[in-house]
Amino acid sequence: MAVSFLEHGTGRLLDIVRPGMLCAFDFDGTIAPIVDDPAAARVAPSVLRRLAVLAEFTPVAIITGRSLEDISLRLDFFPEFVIGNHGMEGLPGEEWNEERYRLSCRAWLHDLQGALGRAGLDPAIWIEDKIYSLSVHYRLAQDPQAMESKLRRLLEDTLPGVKIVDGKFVFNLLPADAPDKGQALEMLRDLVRAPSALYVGDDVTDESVFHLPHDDLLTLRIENRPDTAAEFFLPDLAGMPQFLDMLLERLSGILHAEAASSMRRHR
Ligand SMILES: O=P(O)(O)OC[C@H]1O[C@H](O[C@H]2O[C@H](CO)[C@@H](O)[C@H](O)[C@H]2O)[C@H](O)[C@@H](O)[C@@H]1O
Repeated sequence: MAVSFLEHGTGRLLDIVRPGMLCAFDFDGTIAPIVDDPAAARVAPSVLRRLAVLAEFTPVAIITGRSLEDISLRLDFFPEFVIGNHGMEGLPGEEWNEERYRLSCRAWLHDLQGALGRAGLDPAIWIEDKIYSLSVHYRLAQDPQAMESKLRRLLEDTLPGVKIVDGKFVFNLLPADAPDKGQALEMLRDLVRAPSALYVGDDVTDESVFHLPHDDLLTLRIENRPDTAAEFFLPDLAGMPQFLDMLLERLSGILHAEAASSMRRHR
């Protein structure tokens, strides 16, 4: 169970911040508010400004369930890494797997379109084709709660062996052996040799990061959930600017102190 970041997490933030740390963020529900139409999602300007500054100080990664093509239209700043499809797309050195994921996903899309057509469930259910994975959205169904179990059964029957990860009124369909966000975060950390890291997310696919050892990784979930493995929670996205300000203040303080001491040494 996570504890409130604002009540109990600030000391931990001060400990974890080190020059060169990796700061990683999920997209929907974390830096962009949830909206009915995924095409309308945008980073809140107050968060965008702070992320842009952060990316000048230290490696920043966005690790999202969206495709790279989609997310690249939505980030108006320059993070060092943008990883799509829950960890499948954009990981340096992992590109050789992408064609295999793409081919499986084409077959799922065909089978699923057929099964959904035959089942005649709510017409508001739609498939987001992300080339390497699919998301089946039911947010706008007449009774989303009732639809959840029916749709889950249909997906399990139609696509046995496919990994189904729940999300916010969405089922994410992924190859069973694809890297998850946790593996993506660890690979990026190794790549930049980050002495520490933090990750902010809001959903079930982010739990693979929250389950990583917490020694030098701070994890924060937007919205408290009793079943989360994150260390801390923020009640909602409105707390992000304050969180980023604390992070920026600490990081810039350490970097300035280091620069000052290096100047003294070289005098
Ligand atoms: O890992 P994320 O970046 O959080 O992506 C997870 C899914 O996010 C999107 O769907 C969710 O956000 C939509 C826009 O706010 C909302 O309408 C939908 O109900 C949510 O499930 C995205 O469309 C999916 O592809 C991502 O897998």
